[in-house]
Parts: sequence; C-alpha cells; structure tokens
Amino acid sequence: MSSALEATGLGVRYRHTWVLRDCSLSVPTGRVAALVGPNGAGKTTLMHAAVGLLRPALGSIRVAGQAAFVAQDKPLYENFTVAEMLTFGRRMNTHWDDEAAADRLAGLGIPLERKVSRLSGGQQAQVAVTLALASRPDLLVLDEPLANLDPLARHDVMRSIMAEVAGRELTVLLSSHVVSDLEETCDWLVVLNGGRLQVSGDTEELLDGHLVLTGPDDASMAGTQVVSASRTGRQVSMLVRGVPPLDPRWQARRPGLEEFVMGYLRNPESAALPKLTGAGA
Ligand SMILES: Nc1ncnc2c1ncn2[C@@H]1O[C@H](COP(=O)(O)OP(=O)(O)OP(=O)(O)O)[C@@H](O)[C@H]1O
Repeated sequence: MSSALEATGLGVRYRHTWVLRDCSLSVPTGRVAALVGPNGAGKTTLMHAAVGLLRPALGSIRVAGQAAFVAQDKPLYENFTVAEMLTFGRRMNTHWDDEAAADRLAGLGIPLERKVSRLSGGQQAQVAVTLALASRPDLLVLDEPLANLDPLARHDVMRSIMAEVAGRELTVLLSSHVVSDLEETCDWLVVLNGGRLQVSGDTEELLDGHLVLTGPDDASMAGTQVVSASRTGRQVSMLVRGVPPLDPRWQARRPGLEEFVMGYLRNPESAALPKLTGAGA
C-alpha cells in the first residue's frame, strides 16, 4: 500500500508555541481523507506543512508527487472572469490541463465569461477546485471547501470531488467541521485535537472496531476499553473499542461517523492510531 502523504514525528511551532506535536500518519494513495477537529486543532497548520507552506520544527511530512492546495478563503480574484482565472492558472503552473478544466466547468454549468464576484459560493468553490485539479496534482488538499455552502452545494462539491478520485489516481485530504458531510465520501479519517493526532485510519475499519453501548450506570464494564462516556439520568452511553461487554444489560451498536468523532474529541487522552514502525509502515 503506497502512501500519498506521510508524516513522521511532525512538530510545528509558531514562535514558542507548539501547535502540532508528534504527529505520525500516513494516507494511502487513492483515498479521500477527512481531516477533522475543533477550532484551533491544527488542521490548517498540518495542511500548510503538507504542501510546503511552512517548515516543520521537528520530524517530516512528505507528499508522493505534486500537491495542489485550495485555501480556506478560496484563492480567486473577484474581478477576473472564470476564463481569466484559467489563463492565470495556466501561466502560474508548469503542468496544466486546460481542456479538462474547461470540460469540468462546462459540466458544472459555470459560464467562462462570468466574473468570479457574480458566481454563487458553491460555484466559486467549484472554480477553485477546478483550478487546483487543472495542475494535475497527485494530492489535492482542500481547507474547508464546504464552508459557507448550503447543503445542496456541499453535496454537489463532494460528489464532483468523488468523480475526480474515481477517474484517476488522485488522493484528497480535506478538512471540515461538518462531519455528516463526509460520511458518504471519505474513506480515511484523521482526527486532530489540540495539536495532537487522535485518530488516523480506514473509516470502515475504525467504525467496525468500535461500539456504542447504552445501559444502566451500575452495569459492569469489565473487559471494555472506554473511549468516552456521557450520562443521562441513570443511563450511560459510551463509545468503546473492541469486543462487546459481558453484562447483558448493555445494548450495543456500531457508531456512526459523527458519534465516533465526537466520542474521541470528548476525551483527548484516547487515541486510535496504527502502530507505525518507521516510515510508512
Ligand atoms: N501564523 C500564526 N502565528 C501564530 N499562531 C498561529 C498562526 N497560525 C495559526 N496559529 C495557531 O495555531 C493553532 C492551530 O491553528 P490552525 O489554523 O492550524 O487550526 P485549525 O484546526 O485549522 O482551526 P480552524 O478549524 O479554526 O480553522 C491555533 O492555536 C492558532 O491560533
């Protein structure tokens, strides 16, 4: 399994403050990886380090091939038309697929002669993604591509990204605060919390390896590895790792993605990380 992105012992600091500490992760080629975490967790910082916009103080982060980055505040010139943005992109990039970009925009019904400022938020996001894709990257890094978009536009942007991944060997790393948007499309999950990596792995394997247990708060928890728990009255609901408990009063089910992420974020001390033995293992 080859990696499109690999970080080993990554540490980043701004002046004297560490904002990423000891992050080791690997995203396999061809995956759509979701990067989630609360405000200030270090998601943008990790993306900046991945695409070479900042240099780590410790460890390393490596992309196999070319990366393209779409920043949070869509890097478009408001007074340019879409066609002028394409010309700009062509001049700024050594690898550039004009035809693919024009085809993609035509398929999305975005007129080339329209000014960027006259496009909807969803169309601007699509233009920014199209420009990034036109540079033929191996890794597409998108910082909150769905921010400020309505649910339909969020769905359309995600679906169009999936179509690109299906069409070629492209890996995507995208951050979002809306975990439910990622459920259908992201098959790799990275959770950052307070500058530390909490979770990194195949989404289905992670969900299959955990249970949500609900039961009375005096039920025995023997043999269960609790990620986090919340109480309502005399009932306890817990996210646990591994095997079901012995106490028959527990009801067990597979967690949804949002429950899983929330369960880990509630307890920053818990982690679900693969054992990395050297780079890329
Ligand atoms: N240029 C900078 N100088 C100093 N501190 C910074 C700088 N950029 C980010 N930080 C700090 O680094 C930490 C991580 O910020 P980062 O933007 O990576 O988080 P994030 O997870 O992307 O947050 P959000 O979800 O709010 O976008 C924060 O505490 C932030 O204040």
